[in-house]
Amino acid sequence: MTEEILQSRWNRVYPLEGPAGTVNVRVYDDPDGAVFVVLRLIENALSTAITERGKALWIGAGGGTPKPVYEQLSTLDLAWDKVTLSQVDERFVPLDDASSNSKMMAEAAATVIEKGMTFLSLIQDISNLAICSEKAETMLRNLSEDVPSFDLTLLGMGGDKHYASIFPGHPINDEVYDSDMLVLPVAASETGAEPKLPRITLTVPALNRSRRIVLYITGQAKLSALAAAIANPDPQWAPIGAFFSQYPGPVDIIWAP
Ligand SMILES: O=C1O[C@H](COP(=O)(O)O)[C@@H](O)[C@H](O)[C@H]1O
Repeated sequence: MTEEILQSRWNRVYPLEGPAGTVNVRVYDDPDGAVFVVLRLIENALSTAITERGKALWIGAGGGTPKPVYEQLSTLDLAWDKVTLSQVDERFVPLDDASSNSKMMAEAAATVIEKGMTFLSLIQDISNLAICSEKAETMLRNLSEDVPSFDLTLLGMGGDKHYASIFPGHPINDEVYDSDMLVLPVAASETGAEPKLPRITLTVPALNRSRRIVLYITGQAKLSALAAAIANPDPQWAPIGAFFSQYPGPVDIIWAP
């Protein structure tokens, strides 16, 4: 089924080689074709979860790239009242701040939220970063009797090879791969580099609890950055490469110019 979806628009496979093996990137003609395929993958993962478990839980990236995906969720025929969407990461800013991923996601997905989808921001407290992270941890753990698993994670990547809020050269890399937590606070960089704002991020063990991951990126610069990251998956230099070299599940990487 997934292979049929991936073939549903003209595409070719662009293999990226690294020490952990080959990672295939699905190349689409334009962002419209790529978004179409990302939406089909979301539909497939969420409808399978609803059929098998009666509900679907997914988490999504912020930033600009996935916005058209969230905006077009309303084209999918899903039991939205059985779907919960939360976040891969967030800037520690109020929910109405222009840089808030929650604001972008809630506004872009407003139609399916009206149809019953629950959207859970990681911003559960704006007084203190550590308290916010702890409350987000509790919120996610309360979604399940056991530790929650995510039916789908829609991941993004920055041109600097960061994913979620796991940035190159940041001290978070020392703890985020081997943490008992689902969520960790991320301090703003002290050097003027990204992240300029404090953030919260899901940890690698949390992201590894994704049944399926879709990475959607656009632009030649990000494709080159991803190729370099897969070839040299040093966590401090190329966080996304380090993540993929240890993630045990299926990943669909979708790229358009
Ligand atoms: O800061 C962030 O950036 C990445 C990439 O964003 P984009 O605008 O280049 O698509 C995103 O995946 C992450 O969730 C966000 O917090």
